[in-house]
Amino acid sequence: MIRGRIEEDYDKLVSYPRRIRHESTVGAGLPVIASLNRLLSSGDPVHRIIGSLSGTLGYVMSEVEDGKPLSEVVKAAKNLGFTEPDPRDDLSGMDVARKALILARLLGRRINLDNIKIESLYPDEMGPDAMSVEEFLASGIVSLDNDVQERVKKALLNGNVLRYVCVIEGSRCEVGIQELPKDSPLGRLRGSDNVLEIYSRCYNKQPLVIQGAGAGNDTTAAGVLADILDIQDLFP
Ligand SMILES: NC(=O)C1=CN([C@@H]2O[C@H](COP(=O)(O)OP(=O)(O)OC[C@H]3O[C@@H](n4cnc5c(N)ncnc54)[C@H](OP(=O)(O)O)[C@@H]3O)[C@@H](O)[C@H]2O)C=CC1
Ligand SMILES: N[C@@H](CC=O)C(=O)O
Repeated sequence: MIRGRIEEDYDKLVSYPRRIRHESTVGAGLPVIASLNRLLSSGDPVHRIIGSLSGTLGYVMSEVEDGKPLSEVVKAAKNLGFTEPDPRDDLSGMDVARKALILARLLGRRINLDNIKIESLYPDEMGPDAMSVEEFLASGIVSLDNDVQERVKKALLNGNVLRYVCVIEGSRCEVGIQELPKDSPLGRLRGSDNVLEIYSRCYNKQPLVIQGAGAGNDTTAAGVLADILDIQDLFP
């Protein structure tokens, strides 16, 4: 019953895409939601989205590829303002899953987080119920360094790299690590950039690609400010 009401309220909210703005909830300041809304409102059905939606995990995956330990790289990502206040929200895949959920719902999928397959980069024993953020960063995460390096080396031997991606297609919505060719848009990703490939009727063989900084205080704040200015223009 409550779920029914929530769904009704949600439908009402998103039926005013020009007035309801939440651009920075996916891809920080990148025009991800605006672009999707433009495609959808012009009647161009979107059938597949694949992308790297985490500035933190994009940065982490490209840095560990250069041989740096996961534990050091995650601390650096936190200092650079890319991670959530608890970086385990990023490493658990939960931050990406939330973004995937936002996009899937914009495409009309009536799903919840429970319907998303999520790969976590740390075990349950290192979760927020078991240790504080400080403990995790000081001692927990170090024990993951070797495993991650092994996975990176294995992928490199195949000429591939590891990227943490989200895939939304048909009833499928999942987030996790994939081994991808080094020489592909996702494989070439460096730093905190996000890359999103959107496939629709108009963008069928060649996807619409959106790429740029997907985390960081400046770009996120710019996304919020641009939403405010756009809305202000609606009420002259
Ligand atoms: N950083 C990024 O790149 C992006 C962030 N976001 C989202 O923006 C939000 C903020 O992220 P970010 O700025 O990085 O996080 P920070 O940890 O840097 O900032 C969070 C701020 O919120 C304050 N805060 C936390 N809880 C409360 C509360 N209950 N009442 C009032 N203030 C509170 C904190 O205050 P105090 O320091 O006193 O605890 C802190 O100033 C998050 O939801 C994040 O997902 C979205 C896109 C990109
Ligand atoms: N922690 C997030 C910040 C933006 O949503 C990320 O790393 O992308």
